[in-house]
Amino acid sequence: MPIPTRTRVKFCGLTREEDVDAAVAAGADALGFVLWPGSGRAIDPERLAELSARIPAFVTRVGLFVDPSPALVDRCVAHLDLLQFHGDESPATCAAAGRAWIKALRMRDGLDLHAAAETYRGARALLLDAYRPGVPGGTGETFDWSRIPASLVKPVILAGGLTPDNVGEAIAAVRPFAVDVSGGIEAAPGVKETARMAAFLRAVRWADDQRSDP
Ligand SMILES: O=C(O)c1ccccc1NCC(=O)[C@H](O)[C@H](O)COP(=O)(O)O
Repeated sequence: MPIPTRTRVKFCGLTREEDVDAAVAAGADALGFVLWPGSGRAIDPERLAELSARIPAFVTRVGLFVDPSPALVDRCVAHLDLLQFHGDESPATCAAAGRAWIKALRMRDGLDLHAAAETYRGARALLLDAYRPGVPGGTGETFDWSRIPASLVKPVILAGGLTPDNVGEAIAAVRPFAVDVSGGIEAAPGVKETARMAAFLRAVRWADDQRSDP
């Protein structure tokens, strides 16, 4: 797919009204809500409805799931534009709700991204994240970005340990479609910092300005 000239930005793990408002005002393209109860950033479907209602058109509302029950997805889907799956979901499970979806892949040894892109060909993008055994996401850890092939057929959302300080280097190295950050813009799990969100977006825009893609 064509390389974008503007890297899209998703802020993930929002739990508070003020952070949603600040993220929208700062210019985030997408906001993520963790619907896996095991997370320190988890919210329930009722809270999702409240936060989602504040988000204007053209900002994508993303729900994060880890091997969810169909009932949980059913309760959330009306408040979401995009579903993000972090567990062992099959492509059929990801597609079952009838919403656009993306698949998160943790970069464990031996993962074949070309094969995964084929398996999850119904995904709108692949989100690539660090691998830590037993933790489905939001680790705050980076991985070796050189493992991402340039020729992958799916758009890449780069995640894992991104911060205002390293996201420019990450964009230069990977040239992803989008970047995704949670811990790198937080004061504590689920509590975002407006200044760090703004700094992250500035760093992305600066990196985009340095690009010399044909
Ligand atoms: O954030 C969580 O607690 C979480 C739990 C279960 C699945 C996914 C989760 N988060 C995903 C993300 O926030 C991001 O997509 C990604 O993992 C980046 O997180 P971070 O390294 O903290 O920037």
